[in-house]
Amino acid sequence: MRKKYKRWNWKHRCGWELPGSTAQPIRILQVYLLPVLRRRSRPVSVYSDFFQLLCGTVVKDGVEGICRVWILWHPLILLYKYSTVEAVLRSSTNIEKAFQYDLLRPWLRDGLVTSSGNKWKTRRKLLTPSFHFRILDSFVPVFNKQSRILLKKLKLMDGKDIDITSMVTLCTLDIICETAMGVNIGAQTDSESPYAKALHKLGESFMTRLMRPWLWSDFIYNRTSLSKDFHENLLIMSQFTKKVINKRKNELLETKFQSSGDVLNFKKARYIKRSQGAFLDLLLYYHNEAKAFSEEDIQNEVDNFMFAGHDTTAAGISWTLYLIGQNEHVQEKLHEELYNIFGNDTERPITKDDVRKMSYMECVILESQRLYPSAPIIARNIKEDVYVNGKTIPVGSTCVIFIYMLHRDPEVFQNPEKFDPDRFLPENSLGRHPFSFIPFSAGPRNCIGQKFAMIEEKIVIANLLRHFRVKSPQPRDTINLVAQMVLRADQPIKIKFTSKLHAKMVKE
Ligand code: HEM
Repeated sequence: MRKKYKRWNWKHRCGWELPGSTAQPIRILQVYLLPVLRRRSRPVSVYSDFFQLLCGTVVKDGVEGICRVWILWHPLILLYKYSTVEAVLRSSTNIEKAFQYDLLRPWLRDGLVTSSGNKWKTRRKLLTPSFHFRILDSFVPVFNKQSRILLKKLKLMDGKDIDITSMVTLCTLDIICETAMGVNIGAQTDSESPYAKALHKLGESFMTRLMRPWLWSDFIYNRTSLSKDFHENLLIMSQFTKKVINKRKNELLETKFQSSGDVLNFKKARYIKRSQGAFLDLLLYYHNEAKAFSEEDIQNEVDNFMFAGHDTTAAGISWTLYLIGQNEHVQEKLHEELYNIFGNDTERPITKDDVRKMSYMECVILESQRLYPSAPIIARNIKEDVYVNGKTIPVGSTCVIFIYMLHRDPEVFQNPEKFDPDRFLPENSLGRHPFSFIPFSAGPRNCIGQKFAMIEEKIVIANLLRHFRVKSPQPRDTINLVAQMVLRADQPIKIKFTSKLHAKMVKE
C-alpha cells in the first residue's frame, strides 16, 4: 500500500512539474465533457472541439515539445517534438500501449496491435515475413482490380461532388479482405455486406466509448445498450473470419494430401512463394507446420490486420485526393509523371515496376500524411522513467505522441500549413531528423504494414488520375478535424471527378 502511494505521489509530483496549464481541466469540462453529457451538440462537433482544444493547449502551454494535461486525476503527457518523441518511441521497454487501447481488447484481443512484452516480440518476429516484398508484389493485381471497380463507380458520377471517404473505405476494405484472408467480400458492389456493416459499427461503438470516460469501467459499460450492440457486431465479424479461416485451412490441407511430395517440403519460403491470401496462408503455415499459432491466434491476427489496414489507407487516399484537388500545379505534375509511365494507355494494369517509378506521387502521399496523418495520436504506457530535456516522465504515466502537431513543427517544416510535396524530394529531406516525420510511427512498434499501404495508395490514386481530373470545392480552412480511429473531417470531404476526355473538351 505504501509502495503504491509512493508511486502515485511520485507520478503526481512529476505531473505537476511538467509544463502545462492548471486551468486546462476546466476547459476540458466546458468544451468536451458537459456538451457530451448534455447531448446538445452532434458528437462529431464535440470531438472536433476537443481535438482543437488539445492542439491549442500544446501551442499555448507546452514547452520544448512537452505538455501535461490532466484528465481527471490522470496526467496525460503530450509529446510533439522529435527530441521528446524519440525518447519514448526508440525505447525497447516502453512498448506497451496506453490503457485506452484496452477498450479494443474484446475486439483485437492479444493481437499485434494491442499485445505487449514477449508475446508481442515473438508475434512481430513471426509476422514480419508476411510483409516480404515478394508477397506485397503478389497483391498488385488485387490493388488494380479493386481500384478499377472504384473507378467504374466514379465514372457513373462524372462531374458530381462525391463523398470520397465512404467510397474509398469500401475499396480499401475489399482490398484488405482479399489480401489478408483471400476472400472477396464485394463491399464495393454490395452495400449491404453484413461483415462490412459490422466492422463499421464496431469502429463507431469503440469511439463512442473512448470519448466517454465514465464508460471505461466494464462494470458500467456492460450494462449499456452500446455494449450489447458492440457484442452483436463482434459476433457477426468473428463468425465470418472463423468461417473463412476454416475453409482456407481445409483447402490447404487438401492440397497438401493431394501432392504428398509437398508435405516434407512444406517450408515457409514455399508458402510465401505460392500463397494467394498470403497473410492467412502464412498464419496457417505457423498453425499447421510450426504449431506456433492456435486457430484463435490466427483469428486474432486476421482481425488485427482488418482493423489496422483499411480505415488508415482509406483516410490516406481520401486526404491525398482532397489535397491534389486543391492544388492545380501538383495535379499537373502528377499527370505528367503518370503520362511518362503509361503514355495515353489508361487501361493497362499497373505493375510493381510502374509503382517504383512514381517518385513524385510518393512525395505527394507523404506530404498529405504530414498534414493529415491517418493516425494523428498514438499513446504509450510508460514502464520505465523517461528523461527528456532535463525533465522526468514517470513510470505509470500515459504518453501521447501527438503526430499531428509533431508534423507541424516550424523548426523542421517551414510554413507548416503549406501543402508542398517538394519537401520530400531527396535533396530536401537530407538531414531531417528521422523522428520528425512519423506517420507510421517509429521504433520497434512502428507500422508493420507501411510498405503495403504505400503501394496500395499509389495504385489506387494512379488508377483514378489516369482517367480523371479532380477538384476539391471545400477550402481547407472550412474543414474541422476529428481524431477518431483515424483523422477525419467533421463533414464529408467532397471531390469532383471529371473524366480527362470531358475536361479537355470543356477547356477547348
Ligand atoms: C496509411 C496507412 C497506414 C498508416 C498511416 C498506419 C499507421 C500506423 C501507426 C501510426 C501505427 C502505430 C500504432 C500505435 O503505436 O498505436 C501502426 C501500427 C500497425 N499497423 Fe499501420 N498504418 C497504415 C496501414 C496499415 C496497413 C495497410 C496494415 C496491415 C495490412 C497495418 C497494420 C498495422 C499493425 C498490425 C500495427 C501494429 C504493429 C505493432 O504494434 O507491432 N497498418 N500503423
